[in-house]
Amino acid sequence: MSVGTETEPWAQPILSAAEVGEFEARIFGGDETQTREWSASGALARSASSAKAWAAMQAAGRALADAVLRDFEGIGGFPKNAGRLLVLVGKGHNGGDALIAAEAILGKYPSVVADFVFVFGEPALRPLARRAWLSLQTRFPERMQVLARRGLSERVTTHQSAHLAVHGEVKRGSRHMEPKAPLACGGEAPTAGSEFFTTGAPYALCLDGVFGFQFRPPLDSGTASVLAAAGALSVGLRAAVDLPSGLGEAGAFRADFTYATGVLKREALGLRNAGRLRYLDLGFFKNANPESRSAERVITAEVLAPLRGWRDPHSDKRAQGHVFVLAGSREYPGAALMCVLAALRSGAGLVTAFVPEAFVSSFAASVPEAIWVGWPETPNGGLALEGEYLLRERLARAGEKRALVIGPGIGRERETQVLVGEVLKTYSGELPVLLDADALQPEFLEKTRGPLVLTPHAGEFRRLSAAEPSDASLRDFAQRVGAVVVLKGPVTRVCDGSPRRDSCLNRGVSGEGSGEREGASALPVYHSLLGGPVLARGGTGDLLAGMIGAQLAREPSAILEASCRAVAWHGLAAEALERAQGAETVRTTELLNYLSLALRS
Ligand SMILES: NC(=O)C1=CN([C@@H]2O[C@H](COP(=O)(O)OP(=O)(O)OC[C@H]3O[C@@H](n4cnc5c(N)ncnc54)[C@H](OP(=O)(O)O)[C@@H]3O)[C@@H](O)[C@H]2O)[C@@H](O)CC1
Ligand SMILES: Nc1ncnc2c1ncn2[C@@H]1O[C@H](COP(=O)(O)OP(=O)(O)O)[C@@H](O)[C@H]1O
Repeated sequence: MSVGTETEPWAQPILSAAEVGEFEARIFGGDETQTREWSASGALARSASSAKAWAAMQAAGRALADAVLRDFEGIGGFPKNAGRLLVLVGKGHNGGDALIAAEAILGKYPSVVADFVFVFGEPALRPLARRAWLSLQTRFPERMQVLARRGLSERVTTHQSAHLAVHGEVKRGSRHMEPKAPLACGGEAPTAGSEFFTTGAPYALCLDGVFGFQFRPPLDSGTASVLAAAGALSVGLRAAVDLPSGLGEAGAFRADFTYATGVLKREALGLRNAGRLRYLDLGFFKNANPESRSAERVITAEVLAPLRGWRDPHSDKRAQGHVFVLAGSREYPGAALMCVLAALRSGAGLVTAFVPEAFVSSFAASVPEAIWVGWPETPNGGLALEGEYLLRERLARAGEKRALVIGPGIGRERETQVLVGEVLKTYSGELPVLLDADALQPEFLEKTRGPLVLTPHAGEFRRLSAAEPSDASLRDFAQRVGAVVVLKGPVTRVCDGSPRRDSCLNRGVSGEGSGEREGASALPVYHSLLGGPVLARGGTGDLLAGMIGAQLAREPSAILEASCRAVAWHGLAAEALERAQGAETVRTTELLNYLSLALRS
């Protein structure tokens, strides 16, 4: 199988564990051979494939350490003066990644110490993991301790560079364990994982490197007991390397974050015990041949590239996109304001906002950059039918680069809903239209003709599609309505079912893309892992609607990419906000202050 992203450098394939195995064998030249290349003297034969795999493991481990340390900023930073790491190590590359990450953290912070648990015993380490372990032992012997199951015989090696040191009550140093019985690996399983751990100071970080994508169910009870015991300890951040060990099996590792190394594995999506997913792009797909494509893709920060350069020196404000917003009601005035603010802060040249007339003067006073147009109100303070002429007048004067956002805060009043239907009947097809919030009603879907973006959260998706959110139902629905659908959630998924989409971007795994319209099953679903629970507060969807509106206005002919760009930018800004201020004490609109940082990092 060949995977690639030549025409979409901003999206990488999501593969199953089995597909990753195949892919890895191709790019690293068959890793299993390395096992045989490990000579009795412990020297690793320097084949080209092992050098590549070692380089990839180094890259993965370091990227993992960087990502973990960055995530710590959300809770005030890594405790670099007194941090303790707990590293759970299997026998394969997953353990190797964890060991290299531990080495990077120990190398950065001289006061940090680390405890290691070799779930299958240290002798079971495969060549590259062993190489990573030797490197650690050589560099930081006095800050490491191997935790042995109580009752196992243990022998401290006289590793030439190992000096034993005493940290408080704990003896640290390079030890070599000789388990009497196999640890959690067939044969006699350890009776309880808790035998490894004594209660002590909390761990800042636990790195789970027991199993990665080569995990084969079931999870044996010995390993499960070690994972459970580690799970019962006090730990600041639980990080699964690549995949949580044991995947979704009973007793599997429960992560706060899972860091996918190089390839996002399909198995991680939807696993509750994976916590927040992070994709560490190690450049594996850079030169891959795009003869076929995965139907699931992960959006990367590359999607922001067009916003990172210089603006066209000859452009005027209309060339930067004109966003029209129909939003707000007496019940939800703030939603309109947030949507408009977001459109203004995400590059739009002009924003014209139609809001209930009662709010125009106060909104104009607080956000003078927008063109505020007072819309006649219903007796309840909603947008009245009679205001439609205002939209006609203003749209007639606008340039080509424009988009219309309808929905934030409009409420469900009948007259306003009729108005939305009329607006769609008249203007859909003339410019890209985004429907959000209470404008997401099944009855409107038949009234649209032209480029359309829908931004439902899970509940709105159910209302619109009468289906539970999933990749399959998203594809079906997007194709049925002929729209770009942005299904919002902890992982936001985007699917383009519009008939005008570029067919060469939509080949399925089979690589049979032909330029004709294909079945929904072949439509790619783009996943954004960016953001996080700091976004779980009122108004973040209104901001996203404004941001997508601005991107649509600037690129009315590339509505999929415009939507993915805004989703990623919104998520990256949220992450920057969380790193700077944490997730609890922020206001929704503060996210806008981090849009710039998100572009520059
Ligand atoms: N190419 C990439 O994308 C890159 C990948 N990288 C990293 O490598 C990781 C994959 O490493 P890996 O191939 O060494 O396998 P891993 O998952 O560590 O398993 C180790 C061994 O465990 C065993 N085992 C399995 N199930 C079991 C069970 N139920 N109970 C007991 N034992 C079980 C089985 O051994 P066996 O039993 O067959 O001898 C298996 O071979 C990947 O997730 C990522 O972290 C990065 O370095 C960057 C580049
Ligand atoms: N736990 C979470 N992790 C990541 N993103 C989240 C999480 N919860 C909410 N979001 C994001 O926050 C936004 C919420 O949108 P929405 O529910 O429409 O909010 P509102 O209606 O209050 O504006 C979406 O972009 C969604 O993806």
